[in-house]
Amino acid sequence: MQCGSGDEIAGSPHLMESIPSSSDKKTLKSQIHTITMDLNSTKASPVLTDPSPLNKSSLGIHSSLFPYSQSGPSFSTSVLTIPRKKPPKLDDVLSNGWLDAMKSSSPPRKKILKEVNIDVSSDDADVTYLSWTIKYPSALNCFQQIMRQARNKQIVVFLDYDGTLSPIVDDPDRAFMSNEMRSAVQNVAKYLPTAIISGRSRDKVYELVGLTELYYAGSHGMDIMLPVKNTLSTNDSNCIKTTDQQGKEVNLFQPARKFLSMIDEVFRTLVEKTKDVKGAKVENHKFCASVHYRNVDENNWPVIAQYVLDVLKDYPRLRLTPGRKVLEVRPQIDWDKGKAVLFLLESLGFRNHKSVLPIYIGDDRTDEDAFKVLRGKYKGYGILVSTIPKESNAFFSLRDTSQVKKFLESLARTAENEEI
Ligand SMILES: O=P(O)(O)OC[C@H]1O[C@H](O[C@H]2O[C@H](CO)[C@@H](O)[C@H](O)[C@H]2O)[C@H](O)[C@@H](O)[C@@H]1O
Repeated sequence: MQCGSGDEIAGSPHLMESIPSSSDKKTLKSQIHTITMDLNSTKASPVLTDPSPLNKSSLGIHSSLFPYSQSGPSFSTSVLTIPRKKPPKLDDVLSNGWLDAMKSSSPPRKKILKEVNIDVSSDDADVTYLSWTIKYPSALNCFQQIMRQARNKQIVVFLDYDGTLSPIVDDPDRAFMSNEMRSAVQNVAKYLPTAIISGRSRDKVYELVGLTELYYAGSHGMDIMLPVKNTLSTNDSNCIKTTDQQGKEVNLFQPARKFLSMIDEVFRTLVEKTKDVKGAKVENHKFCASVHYRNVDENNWPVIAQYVLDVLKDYPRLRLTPGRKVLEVRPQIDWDKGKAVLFLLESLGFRNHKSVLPIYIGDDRTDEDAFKVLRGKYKGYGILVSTIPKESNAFFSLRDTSQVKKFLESLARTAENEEI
């Protein structure tokens, strides 16, 4: 399958026509037609959309959803097996749709297709995926077109970590990237400014990536390290001078600085609250805290959600956002990965949007903020990493981390040969 042969890029009306080779086209069209018919009959879509309580535009829950309604359906507590503690009231979780959001986060592909009544044979799944790539074409298939758009422009690369550079695994402490992936990132960074923007703490993601030549933003962009000469405004109270791991003077931009002790307190409360829930894990990411439920029995997910919501009631200046089998508690500030991308571009001197092509690769809901920003004045490209069809603000797609590696390798090769 090709992206197209002209200079038009994805999203243009020409794309639909240019994707499949002519022999594939008929078959694909008829397969898509069949799927559409199937879906019409089941009134469902194979494309994952964010269920309530997520607001699709902000991808976060707003404080306006609190205080919680007490009117949700009742929930049988007989399935709950939390020892010693009185089970929490589950109304908040159910009435605000948090349970649905938790269930839909990172579901296995087979489960999704089954839920929408699609026969889960791998052929059908492939066709569903293929039809989705009409809207979100493969960044590998479209590589030449992307490079054409980059002509006479500076490419700036942004990379998410979990699910993008390292595959999703059960234990967040064991989400290591392969040496091959590390080399691919390192080679890209030799030629193109490259930044990692992660939900993890900056220190943690630096420890996992281990490359000094990159820029790092941790805590969903709320902790950005920059060389002193680059920083936008050093008299901003959110900006402090420090030294990096090599003893070099750097600036830290931390727009949620005043939440530091609050997050630490919430982290400790969450650890205490969830300590009896088997499989629950809480991480402190400095400016946000993550409550993982990937390894928690599904019957106990409502309990986890309710514990988190209960803790949040005492902290109206914090909000909750869902990630991949994780609930993230973060400050209610107007800052996200999208804002961090703009801040980095401007701080690093790439203010002239006409001469820069930012590319952002990510897999998570929090990356959607960055994808959306790139669609703005920079006209950059968001690339969603996903094995399953889902709605996104991204322009392109890659199926998994191995495709991310291939894309980065091609990018480094092209930059090395000065073809961009
Ligand atoms: O922005 P990212 O770099 O993608 O970080 C997002 C979250 O990633 C980690 O959790 C996710 O990956 C884990 C390891 O594969 C997996 O076990 C977990 O279920 C996923 O949610 C990290 O632990 C979180 O704190 C980050 O917020």
